Amino acid sequence: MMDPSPSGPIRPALSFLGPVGTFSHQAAYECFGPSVEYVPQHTIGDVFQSLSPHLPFGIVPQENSTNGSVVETYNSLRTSSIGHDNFIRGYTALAVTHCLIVRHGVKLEDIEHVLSHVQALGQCRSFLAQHLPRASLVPTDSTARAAEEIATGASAFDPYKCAAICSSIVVTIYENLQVLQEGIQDGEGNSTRFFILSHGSDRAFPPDRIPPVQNQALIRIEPLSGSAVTQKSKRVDIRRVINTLDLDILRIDRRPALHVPTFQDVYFLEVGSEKKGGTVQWLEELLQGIGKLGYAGIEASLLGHW
Ligand SMILES: O=C(O)C(=O)C[C@]1(C(=O)O)C=C[C@@H](O)C=C1
Repeated sequence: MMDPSPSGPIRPALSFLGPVGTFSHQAAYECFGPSVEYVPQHTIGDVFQSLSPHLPFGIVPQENSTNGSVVETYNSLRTSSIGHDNFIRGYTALAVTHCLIVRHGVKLEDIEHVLSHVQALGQCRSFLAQHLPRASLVPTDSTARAAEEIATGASAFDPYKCAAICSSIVVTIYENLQVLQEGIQDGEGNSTRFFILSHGSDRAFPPDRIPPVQNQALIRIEPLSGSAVTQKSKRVDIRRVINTLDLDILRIDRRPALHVPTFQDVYFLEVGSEKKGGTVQWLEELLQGIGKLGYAGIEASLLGHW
C-alpha cells in the first residue's frame, strides 16, 4: 500500500509522524497517494520543525472523536513559526480502528505492558480497564513506534510480555507480529482529524491533491507582552475577542502560555462563515475580523485558512 518512495519523477516531500504504518501516514496517503515523497519524523513536534522549502508539506493529528484534542499539536501551534513560515492549509479525517498487536504466541494473560501513543491509550481506556487492568501503560512517540519496539526488541521490556495498540497494518511490515484483538477502541465511529501543513502560505499542492475549500481558518490569540500593560490586562478576554472578530466560532482550544506571569493562556479559535458568500467574500471577512482585533489591541495571528 504505502510505498514510502516509489521511483518516478521528483515529487515534493511530505513530513509525517513515523515510522511507516502510523495513522498519520495512512491519513497522508489517503490525501496525497504517490504524488509526494513520505519523510517520517520521530515526534509531532519534529513534523512542525522539519518543514522547509525542501520539505514543504506536513500532516499532524489535531483531534480525535473519542479522546479529544491532540495536546502535542496544540503545543507546537504556540510557536511563532506557525502563521509566519508554516501554515495550516486544510484538514482530513481518518476512521481509526485500533488493534492489540503482540509477538506470535503471546496471549492476553501474558501481557504486562501496553505500549502506544498516549492518544491511542486514551482511545482504548475501557478495553484496557476491562481486559488488562494490571498492565502498565507505556507511552511511545507513535502507535507504529510501539509495534516497532516490540518487533525489534528495542523496548526496555520483555517483548513476550508486551502488546502494542496500533493499526493492523503493522503485521504486514513486521512478520513476527500478529493481531491478538481487533477494534478495541472505545468510541463509536472513532476517527481522527488531521491538519495539512505547508511551508509558505501559498505553496502549490501536487495536481489533483488540493484540499477542499471549507471557508475556515485558525487564529491564535496570545496574552499581551511588554512592560506597558498591567498584569490583569495581559490576560486574554476571550469574550471580547469573540465579539470583536464577529465570525462564526467553530471551536476554541486553550494551552498555557509559556511565560510569567503564570496561568496565562494562548487561545486557538477555529472560525468559519455561515453566510453563503464565496471564498473571496469569506477571505475579506476574515481579514477584516483580524484587522479589528489588531485595532482593539488584541495580539492575533492567522495560522492558516482553507
Ligand atoms: O501514532 C499514530 O499512529 C499517529 O498518527 C498519532 C495519532 C494521534 O496523535 O492522534 C493519530 C491517530 C490516532 O488518533 C492515534 C494516534
